Parts: sequence; structure tokens; C-alpha cells
Amino acid sequence: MQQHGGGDASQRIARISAHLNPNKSQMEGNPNLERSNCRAKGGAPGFKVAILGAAGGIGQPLSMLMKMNPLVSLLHLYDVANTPGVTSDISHMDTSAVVRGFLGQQQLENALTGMDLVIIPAGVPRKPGMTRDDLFNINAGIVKTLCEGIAKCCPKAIVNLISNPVNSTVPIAAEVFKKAGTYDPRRLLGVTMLDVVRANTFVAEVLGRDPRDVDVPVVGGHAGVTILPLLSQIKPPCSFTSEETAYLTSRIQNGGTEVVEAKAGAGSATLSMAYAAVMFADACLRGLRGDADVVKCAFVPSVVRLFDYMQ
Ligand SMILES: NC(=O)c1ccc[n+]([C@@H]2O[C@H](COP(=O)([O-])OP(=O)(O)OC[C@H]3O[C@@H](n4cnc5c(N)ncnc54)[C@H](O)[C@@H]3O)[C@@H](O)[C@H]2O)c1
Ligand SMILES: O=C(O)C[C@H](O)C(=O)O
Repeated sequence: MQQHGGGDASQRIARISAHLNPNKSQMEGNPNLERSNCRAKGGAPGFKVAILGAAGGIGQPLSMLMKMNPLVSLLHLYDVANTPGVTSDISHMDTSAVVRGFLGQQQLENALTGMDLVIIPAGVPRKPGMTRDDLFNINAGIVKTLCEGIAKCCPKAIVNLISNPVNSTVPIAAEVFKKAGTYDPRRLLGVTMLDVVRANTFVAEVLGRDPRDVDVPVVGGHAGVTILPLLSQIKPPCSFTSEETAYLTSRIQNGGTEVVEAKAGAGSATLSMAYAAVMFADACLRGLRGDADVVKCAFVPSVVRLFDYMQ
């Protein structure tokens, strides 16, 4: 159906494969090898990115969007279930990143070796009536295991940690890296970008503006009152009534619960989270590339002491 011009399809395939792959006999029957060698003969340079939990509610749209990112040359998709199907599906997208799938703990090290950026949405999401802290027991163990793999196989990688409770999983990851002697606070980032995305959306609604023209910094953590939207620091500057401030603060702090209740037991935010995670990951890759003035909010250790401000 897609044939144009003269010649039959088999000749056409033969000519293309001879061009891409002069040592074809060594590669036959090994799709990963074929793909990676074709890549070496003309693919765009870029960063190597792994997604851990790639087959989940966040992982799938996140993997799709990262496959569309021109800064990514190699995308490793790791999960304990369903990665072959997700990998096969996403690998058919005609964007430049090469996609490889890894299934189960025995393939974790291969998934991580050589990565520049590791994004972690692995773990269970909450159901109505739960707090993020209720996820701690299960997700802490998952994050610990994954971070042990990172410390061993790609200790210099930037880590974007999405798994909840972010306020606790980031300190757990830090302790794993400290124990392994690989901790670098500049490379471990708790992803709170969804709070910023929500804040931009809700503030724009109140102001009657396009959300793309609003930039709301959100600092602190990623749970309830620890989420601190800095409504006085919005760009471009604006002001609110006290009712608007109370409404916006509450809506931003409870955005996650709003989605959990609307999904009624089917999980938490996945699509908006994937969007936010890709914006954040793209900023990390631009930073790695050396771009100046890349500024995003994240959950990181702070050397600012509240005490200094109370003197
Ligand atoms: N930081 C944020 O703003 C934010 C936003 C939304 C959700 N989350 C959190 O992200 C996490 C994932 O949410 P989801 O909706 O994608 O959940 P999900 O259940 O749909 O997907 C989780 C995936 O993790 C995989 N997984 C489980 N154990 C694993 C392991 N040991 N190694 C690798 N993969 C493993 C599962 O197989 C599954 O595919 C939850 O903890 C959720 O609370 C965080
Ligand atoms: O609220 C949740 O449990 C998921 C996530 O942290 C969110 O903010 O949407």
C-alpha cells in the first residue's frame, strides 16, 4: 500500500536494509540489536532516559510523551508487568528516540545502565479516603529497591521521583544514595510540577487569562498544607481578594484529592501528571544540555532555615 514508483516490495526492503545494515546476517532475528545498530549509523544524538513503572497509569502516557521529546535518543521502559506490550506499541511511533523494554527485577540493571535521567512513577496510587502517607509502606520499599539499582548502575543520573508520598520517598532515596556513597542533592528531585501545573490552571481561570501566560511558583512539599503556592510571586504580577486567595490555596492544595474522588477508586491523577512530568523532565534535559536560565520548582533539600527569618 505504501509502495511508490517501480520495483517490487522485496527489492525495496532489500535495498533499504543493505543501506542501514551491511552486516545483516549477524543481526537477523534480534530486533533490539538491529534497531540499535541502525541507530548508530545515523541517529540523532541525545540523552538516555529510563522510566521505572512505565506500564502504569502515569507510566504509559509519560512514555509516549518522552518518545516525542527530540532531546531523547534512547528510552528504556521498565516495569514489573506489561512492559513488552507498552514497548512494542510505543516503538512504532515515528519519532527519533529508540525504545527498549525491560520486565521484572532481573532486568532492572540492564534498564538502568548508562542512563542520564531516570523518571520513577512506580508504586501504588491512592483511593478515596486515603492520604498519600497511606501509600508509604508499599511505595517506600519499591523506591528503595529502584534507587539501589540506580546507585549501582547509573550513579550520576538525574532522578525525577514521582512515587508518593513524595515528602517521604525523596528522603528515602537520599538515604539509599548516601549509604551507597553516591548521594548528590542536585541530582535527586521530587516531582511537584503537577502542583505548579494546577496552580497555573486555577489562577488563570480566576484571572480570565490563558494558563500559558501565568507562572505560579509552588514551594514546600507535595501533600496538603505542605503545598505552598506563592500567590504573591506570580508572573506577571496580579492581586486577589482574600476570598480568591483562600479558594486558590485550598484548590491547589487539594487538587490531588479532587482527582482521586472523581476517579472513585480507579486511581489518582495520571494524564495531567504525565504532562507535568514531561515538562519537568524536559527542563532537566535542557539543564543537562547546558541551557541557561532553566528554573522549575521541585522537592529538594533546602539549606534555608526558617529560624533565620524569625529573628
Ligand atoms: N508526584 C506527583 O505529583 C504524583 C501525581 C500522581 C501520582 N503520583 C504517584 O505516582 C505513583 C504511580 O501512580 P499510577 O497512577 O501510575 O499507578 P499505577 O498503579 O497505575 O502504576 C504503577 C506502576 O508501577 C509498577 N510497579 C509496581 N512495583 C514496581 C516495581 N517494584 N518496579 C517497577 N514498577 C513497579 C506497576 O506494575 C504499575 O505499572 C503513585 O504512588 C501515585 O501516588 C504522584
Ligand atoms: O493525590 C494523589 O494521590 C496523587 C498525586 O499526588 C496528585 O497530587 O495528584
